[in-house]
Amino acid sequence: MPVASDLYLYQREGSYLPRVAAVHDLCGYGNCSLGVAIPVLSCAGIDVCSVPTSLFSAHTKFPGFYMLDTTPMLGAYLDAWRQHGVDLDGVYSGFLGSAEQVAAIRRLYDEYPHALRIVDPVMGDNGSRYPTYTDEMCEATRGLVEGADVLTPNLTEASILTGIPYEGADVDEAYVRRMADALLAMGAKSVVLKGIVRADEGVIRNYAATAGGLESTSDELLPYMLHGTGDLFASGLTAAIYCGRSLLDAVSFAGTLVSDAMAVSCDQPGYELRGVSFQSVLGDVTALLA
Ligand SMILES: Nc1ncnc2c1ncn2[C@@H]1O[C@H](COP(=O)(O)OP(=O)(O)O)[C@@H](O)[C@H]1O
Ligand SMILES: Cc1ncc(COP(=O)(O)O)c(C=O)c1O
Repeated sequence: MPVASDLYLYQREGSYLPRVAAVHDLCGYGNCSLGVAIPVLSCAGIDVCSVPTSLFSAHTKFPGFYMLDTTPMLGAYLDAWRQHGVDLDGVYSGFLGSAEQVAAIRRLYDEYPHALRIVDPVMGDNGSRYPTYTDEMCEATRGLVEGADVLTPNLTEASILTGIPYEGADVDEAYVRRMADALLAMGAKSVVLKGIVRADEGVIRNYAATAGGLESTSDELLPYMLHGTGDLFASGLTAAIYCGRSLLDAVSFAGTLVSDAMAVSCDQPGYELRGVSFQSVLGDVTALLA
């Protein structure tokens, strides 16, 4: 029986630069979302086609952030893409501005049926939802599970999607397997469950699950949590997949990328809010092409 590590999702050919729609917010201050996805994917030789879901003055952990929801312009934006004859090899979605934006993602799936669907179902962390995420948005996000080629929830998001109660980050493999099986049963083709902490071992694990099996990779657990790590992880994973890595290799690459970037973050003033220092690891992403 095949295991998760056998899954190669993308075959890269020659000097071709794959085009991937990045459907995320743009955040002015605090490293996350498009501010991370654009440089990371570009370093992997991906032609990033941005679909901004909202504009933020700073990410939502800052008190008193300003947000502009871009939902009203998305229809005309994608109409113009159609007129330009834009083609896509992938749709990589993350933080959304409204429940209706799920329809824009579905439209991309309909117009580009051959595109890989990478869904980061950004909704919350540490057992709580992000402040802009309503019940309606979580319900709409649930609709993106079916047909996702790769779904990358943290345990909070997996709990919201499945209805299985959140039990913290230090959970055993039976719990991870239950979450992963529930998401596969909902129609995801592969699931990457992030951020499982094993405090007694001093590591943080990421699990890759497919119908064929469940496998994990681990990195040293650093003694702080930062903002934007989920975005850097999913962007690093996407970069590695489009450089022809297997699912498990891509998970391993993304986990190490984040922990290496986090190690640099703690030297920056105000690092607790500024987010993960992805700038320090862009060379590792470029090296995927070697
Ligand atoms: N304290 C940490 N030490 C080492 N790696 C970490 C740490 N926090 C996050 N990571 C890495 O970043 C990944 C994504 O972070 P996580 O916080 O789970 O995402 P999210 O922002 O979506 O909640 C983790 O799965 C892990 O690989
Ligand atoms: C505006 C914004 N974008 C993206 C994110 C996702 O961040 P992370 O990578 O930590 O999941 C957040 C999380 O709070 C956010 O506030």
